[in-house]
Amino acid sequence: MYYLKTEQCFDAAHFLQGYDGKCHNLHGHRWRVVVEIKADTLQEGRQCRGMVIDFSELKHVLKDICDYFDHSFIFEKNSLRPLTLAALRAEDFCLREVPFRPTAEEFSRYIYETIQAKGYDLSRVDVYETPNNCASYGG
Ligand SMILES: Nc1nc2c(c(=O)[nH]1)N=C([C@H](O)[C@H](O)COP(=O)(O)OP(=O)(O)OP(=O)(O)O)CN2
Ligand SMILES: [Zn+2]
Repeated sequence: MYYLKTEQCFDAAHFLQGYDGKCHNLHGHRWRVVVEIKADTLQEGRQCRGMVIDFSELKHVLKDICDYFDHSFIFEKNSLRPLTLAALRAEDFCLREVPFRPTAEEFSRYIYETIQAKGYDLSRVDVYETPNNCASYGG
């Protein structure tokens, strides 16, 4: 089996609703995302001969996802009061609503499923919230 890895980072703010501790507060991270795909054969042909896929292609798939969240405020659906949300929107901040609690675990599954839906055979996605804390999702 062959394995290919690529990584990207994004900076964003979030908070964990209902969390009893400092992560209840609005705070930021530099999220580091490592994606690994697998294949049991390599491509034939000309451009991609001897490759699982071109690193450049995989890089762009992940970069598109990370760019969407970069320099945004990521919040869980229904976790902000309507007035708060309206005020943030009025400031024209980059807001990204997600249908899950924005933990490293949920992001690893979300990114896995988003890339899988594009037809890639993933083995795992690692999401680092800090250099020391990482959550992974695997098939
Ligand atoms: N299993 C998980 N636990 C926690 C998550 C998570 O996504 N999955 N997230 C958080 C908070 O987002 C928090 O920001 C994480 O950082 P923190 O606990 O502050 O970790 P540090 O290593 O930076 O701790 P320091 O004490 O500040 O050094 C909480 N838990
Ligand atoms: Zn956090």
